[in-house]
Amino acid sequence: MDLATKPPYETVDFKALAQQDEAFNIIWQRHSGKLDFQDPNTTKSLTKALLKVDFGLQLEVPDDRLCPPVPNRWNYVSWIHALLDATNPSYSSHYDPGRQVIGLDIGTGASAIYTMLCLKSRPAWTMCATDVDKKSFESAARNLTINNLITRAKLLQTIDSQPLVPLQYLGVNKLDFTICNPPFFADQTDMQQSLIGKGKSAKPNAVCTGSENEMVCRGGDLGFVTRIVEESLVLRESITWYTSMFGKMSSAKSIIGLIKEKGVANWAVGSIDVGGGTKRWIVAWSFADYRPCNSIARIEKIANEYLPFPTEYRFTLPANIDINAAKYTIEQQARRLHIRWNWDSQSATGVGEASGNVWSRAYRREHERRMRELATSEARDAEMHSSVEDMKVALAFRIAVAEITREVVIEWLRGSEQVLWESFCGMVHRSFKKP
Ligand SMILES: C[S@@+](CC[C@H](N)C(=O)[O-])C[C@H]1O[C@@H](n2cnc3c(N)ncnc32)[C@H](O)[C@@H]1O
Repeated sequence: MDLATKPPYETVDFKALAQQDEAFNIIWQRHSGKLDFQDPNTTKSLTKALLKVDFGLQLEVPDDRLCPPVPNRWNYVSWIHALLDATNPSYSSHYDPGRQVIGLDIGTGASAIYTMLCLKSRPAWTMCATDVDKKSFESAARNLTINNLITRAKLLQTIDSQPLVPLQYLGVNKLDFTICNPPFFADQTDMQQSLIGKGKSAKPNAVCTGSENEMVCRGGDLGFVTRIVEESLVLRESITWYTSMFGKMSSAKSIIGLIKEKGVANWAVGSIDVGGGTKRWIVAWSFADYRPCNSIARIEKIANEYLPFPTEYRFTLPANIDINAAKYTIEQQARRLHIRWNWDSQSATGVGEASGNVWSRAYRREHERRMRELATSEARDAEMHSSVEDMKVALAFRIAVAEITREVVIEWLRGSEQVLWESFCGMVHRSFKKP
């Protein structure tokens, strides 16, 4: 399977895995097909087998350091793939193998799991990785070395008083994303209570081999990510997507509340839940204006107030409107507007960029008047072309006409003004409403 587009895990087929990995097979046979996830040897063997069979990676971690479960780590990386693939200047929603991306793994741990999964799955990517713990840092470097990934990674051992996004120390100006699994707990008691399942309906599925300095920090996951938010308010667009995982939904909600309060309007919320295992939350936020699609940014397992504004608007065509007539109407309507517009008749999909509300009556009247003043059609084409060539994009959108469902689907691809986006959708929809 192509790792670049490998989907997230839904479950793990242990039996099939045992057939492909001898060391894991021994454990599988010993437990007669019933794995004991409270046994560190079992979880370690499972992690190593999955990394080897599914990703061609080797792993060595000291016994007193966190041995990460692969499915939830991969599902986070896969969500990052989707987030980046959906937000780019070409407005394509597909993986671009030539796109050079640079990420930062904050607190990479002894496994360097996120750095390894990112580098292995996306050959054009490079990664920076930090950690404060000497033992974990050295182990991370060893894992990258034995997997021949070290030349595409920049490792930095930091101290806690340094920034969590230490661009200056890394010697880079810009990053495409950060990825982070913060220490979840505020203190030892918080950690012990969580490990025995206090306050939850069931005990955690798997044993945790993490040492205290990996699992505990001031303020827990909320404290750690609050620091990243504060740094992001200064670094702003130097990083396109700031992201983090959370162990508690309440922490994810608090961070969303904080970024909203700070005026960040572009964010995304994901969740990770492999085969009914321990649930995790992911929050990403951006000061840039590329908008991810609803399927990435709006998981439906959290109250609406924590979700970003929808980036998709769809409506069904009235029964009396012929589907080809609808395509024609959309194409012609867009062509008359003062926008950059590209229509693919084969897929009945168009992508447009506008500098502002160029569909308002006043703007259109003025635009048409200017066009009339130009004597020839060549002069009009030249004027149209030059004025949209170097415009500042306030809204980018995609419109598709879906034949089978008879729907018009509009996606918000770029722009920071919600009102402009809503106004645009309203304008398109109105052209199909009865007079
Ligand atoms: C929960 S572990 C995650 C390890 C690994 N990323 C994973 O997902 O398995 C948190 C990591 O953050 C590191 N850490 C704690 N404080 C840090 C800081 N101020 N800067 C960078 N890393 C830090 C810890 O040493 C630990 O390795």
